[in-house]
Amino acid sequence: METLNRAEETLSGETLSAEPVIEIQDLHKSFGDLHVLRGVDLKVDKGENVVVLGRSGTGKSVLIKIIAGLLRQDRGKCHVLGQEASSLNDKQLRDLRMKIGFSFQNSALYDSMTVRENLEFPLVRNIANLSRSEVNEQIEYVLDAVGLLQTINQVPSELSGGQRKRIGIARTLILKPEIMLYDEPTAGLDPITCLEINELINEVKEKYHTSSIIITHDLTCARATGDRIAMLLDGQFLRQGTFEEVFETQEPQVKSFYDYNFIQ
Ligand SMILES: Nc1ncnc2c1ncn2[C@@H]1O[C@H](COP(=O)(O)OP(=O)(O)OP(=O)(O)O)[C@@H](O)[C@H]1O
Repeated sequence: METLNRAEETLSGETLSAEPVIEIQDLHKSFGDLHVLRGVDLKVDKGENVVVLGRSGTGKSVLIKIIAGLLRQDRGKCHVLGQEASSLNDKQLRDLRMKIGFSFQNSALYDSMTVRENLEFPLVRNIANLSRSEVNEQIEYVLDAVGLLQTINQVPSELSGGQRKRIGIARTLILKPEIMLYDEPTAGLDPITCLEINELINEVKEKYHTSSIIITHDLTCARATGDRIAMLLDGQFLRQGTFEEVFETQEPQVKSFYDYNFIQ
């Protein structure tokens, strides 16, 4: 693997050690004979957006499910906010999951509930003793943050795909996660809406001070949102670095991924 990380330096030349929120080393995961992850190494620093690229079926979703504690690795280290998810008990795992926002590909909204109810549900389920005015205030704050306060009384079927995606992100943000995991945030959206979602991902990082992993095939999204890009190939990260660093190569698999996926 070729890693192209830079050390961060202050003006006086002193090197700052970045604080990792996710540290993965030699991670393996198989399903029967299918060896999906074959020694994955990845570090995400506080406040960093890391984009994970890779062809369909390479194990990107499996990786973020392990990070979110939804799947357990066979071997290797996966430290999230300093804790090894696979060794936590149920209560500890629930507490850790509260700090991780998972934005699913299909937005995961309840069709029969209004936007307000969709946002209220995780809030009252996870945080005890909130007053009605605190609930309203938090719903309105997060809807304003994703630019959709006007949809508060609508149901998901009345929203566009891009709006549903934003509400899905709001539903995750309402619990103020430290880490955001985005699974294909721009899949199925038109190019203009994709640009808006890219902007939102960057705004979320600024407003909520989150650290994120963004899984995508969309190279425009990768370039717009990724402080660092990690390219998953054959169960390992082949290259990591800025967008330009990762794609400045004649390596045939990386070149063909770029040629087939880059649109703008
Ligand atoms: N729970 C599971 N049981 C068995 N096989 C699984 C399970 N979850 C994932 N897989 C397999 O692991 C491989 C990687 O799946 P994964 O969903 O991580 O791919 P991906 O890189 O996210 O692909 P895509 O970009 O198409 O979403 C696939 O072959 C998939 O069928």
